Amino acid sequence: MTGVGSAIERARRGRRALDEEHLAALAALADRVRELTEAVVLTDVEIDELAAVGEQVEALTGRLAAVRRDAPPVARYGGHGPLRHVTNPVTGLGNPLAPPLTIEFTETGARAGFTLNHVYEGPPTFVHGGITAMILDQVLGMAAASKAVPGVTASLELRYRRPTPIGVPLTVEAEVTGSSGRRSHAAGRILDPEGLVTVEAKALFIAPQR
Ligand SMILES: CCCCCCCC(=O)SCCNC(=O)CCNC(=O)[C@H](O)C(C)(C)COP(=O)(O)OP(=O)(O)OC[C@H]1O[C@@H](n2cnc3c(N)ncnc32)[C@H](O)[C@@H]1OP(=O)(O)O
Repeated sequence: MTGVGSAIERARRGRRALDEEHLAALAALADRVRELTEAVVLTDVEIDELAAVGEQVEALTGRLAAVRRDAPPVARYGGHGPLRHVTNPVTGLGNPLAPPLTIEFTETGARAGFTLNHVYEGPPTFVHGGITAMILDQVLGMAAASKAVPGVTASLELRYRRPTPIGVPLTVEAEVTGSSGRRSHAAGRILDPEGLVTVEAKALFIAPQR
């Protein structure tokens, strides 16, 4: 077994699965860290206070790092269903970087509602283009995996039609547009609260060879 597919499969099999109670505790911690990250981005406290809080955060990091895994865990959401990558940077309840998005599957693909705060700001008051790309990659990939062939992103084409605002409810939707052999094609978009498209995407996903 030498291919990319085998490497991914081996890595997933080696991950420890969390039970529901453990996942809930990790998700609650990740929520607190999201709040901390937003507070860092927006804080206006004095320099001495920044340094003092930095020392406390360093101590907290030391407590968490005291017992460390080699790699992030997996879990079954709600205690059932497939093993999920709970630290995925878009959907992972256990990853403070993830907004996190809760994606629901539709007849033709996938969809999610979400709001991004100043942590994800690129141009002032708008979302960073790399963040919207990451979200579209994930949602198109999940649409492809649910309706066609699960794969890794081989190409992702984006068209930024208008700035994506921060602090307001956004929608991302995706649908599978075709599949053949190891390849799945998907298209999708991010919509602002008025239903206007801010970013459009097309992607090709290829199931890695064993
Ligand atoms: C539920 C999960 C949701 C996940 C969403 C998030 C997904 C991700 O972020 S994945 C991470 C980012 N992507 C990657 O790291 C992928 C890195 N690339 C790779 O691993 C490989 O290039 C991979 C697997 C895509 C293709 O490799 P390999 O299987 O060797 O492909 P190869 O045999 O050369 O090509 C297969 C076919 O696809 C075609 N193809 C390959 N790449 C492309 C491309 N970029 N554009 C168009 N066609 C392509 C080839 O021409 C070939 O066509 P044909 O069968 O007609 O000859």
